[in-house]
Amino acid sequence: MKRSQMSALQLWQQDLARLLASPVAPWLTHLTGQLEQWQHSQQHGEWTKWLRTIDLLPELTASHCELGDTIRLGPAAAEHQQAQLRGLLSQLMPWRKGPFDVFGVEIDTEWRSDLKWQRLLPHISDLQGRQVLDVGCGSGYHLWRMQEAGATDAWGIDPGQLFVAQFLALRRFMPATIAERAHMFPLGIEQMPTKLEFDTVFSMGVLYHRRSPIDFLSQLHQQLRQGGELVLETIVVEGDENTVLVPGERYAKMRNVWFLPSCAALCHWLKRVGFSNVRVADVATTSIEEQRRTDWMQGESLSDFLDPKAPELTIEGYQAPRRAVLLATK
Ligand SMILES: Nc1ncnc2c1ncn2[C@@H]1O[C@H](C[S@+](CC[C@H]([NH3+])C(=O)[O-])CC(=O)[O-])[C@@H](O)[C@H]1O
Repeated sequence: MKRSQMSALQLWQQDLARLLASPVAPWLTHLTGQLEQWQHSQQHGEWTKWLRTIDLLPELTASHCELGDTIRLGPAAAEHQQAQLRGLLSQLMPWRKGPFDVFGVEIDTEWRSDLKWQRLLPHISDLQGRQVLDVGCGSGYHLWRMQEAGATDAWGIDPGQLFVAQFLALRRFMPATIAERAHMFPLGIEQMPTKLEFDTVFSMGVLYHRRSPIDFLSQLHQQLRQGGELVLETIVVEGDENTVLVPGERYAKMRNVWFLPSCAALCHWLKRVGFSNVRVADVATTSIEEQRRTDWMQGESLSDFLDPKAPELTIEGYQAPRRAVLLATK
């Protein structure tokens, strides 16, 4: 059956079966109903169109698959197939998180998400054999990297339905042994149950989009087993335990930015919601090599968000984005 004709439960049937057999099976109690409800009331107007695009993709399965800095599916396809792939995948633009190389078609995404992964990988607990959750996983780029690092299953949630479509489009080409271990659902953190037992929870680039950051950190805490690890990445400002910037209407032209704490404040918040062993693993200013306009994301990007005369400031006069990676244990 074509994907565009499937119900949500059919579309995610294999993921749900895999979930049932996993240590995070209690999630199913909420998830099946939520997917049905999503289909009836929250589905994006273009969702069926995106699935039709996926249905039209050529029947290719990668015999060569690298889950490295570029997620590479190979070998390179014939030129006419590459043209077909390029045309169809470009209908799922903008591509923000990557990069990918799909049978010779390079998807140069807005973000070099590999750079973020390189910054955090040396610091996190070994993912070998772990059940991992990525909250706000975008296109799912990091889900593949988590699998590369040994995770048994990588589960992603993101309310951005175009990103879910991008994930499904690429997963379709993956060999079964890889495809069956990465999963993504169109959900926000606020829809997650209050007691799951993931071994590691990642949340990167989401905290500043939440209106209630303490509730958000508690929700992440609730997804972890005792002793499990949180990997949190977010924009930070300079300052002490009591410093937090709540920008005006926009920060770096984004309307949905709420709380930008200092590293010290964020550590304090994490301890207040019950985490221990809280530490800052990395702080880095986002560069225009890491976030930029490309053929696959033709809108404005970081260089348009910074003050052209003073690139250490955003266009609104705030400190330019600096991102920290924090680790904490439940
Ligand atoms: N309530 C929510 N629950 C879960 N996700 C959400 C929510 N609201 C928004 N998002 C999702 O959080 C992601 C943030 S982007 C980071 C992607 C990746 N993690 C990265 O680190 O490259 C960062 C950015 O573009 O600012 C988007 O995909 C949103 O749809």
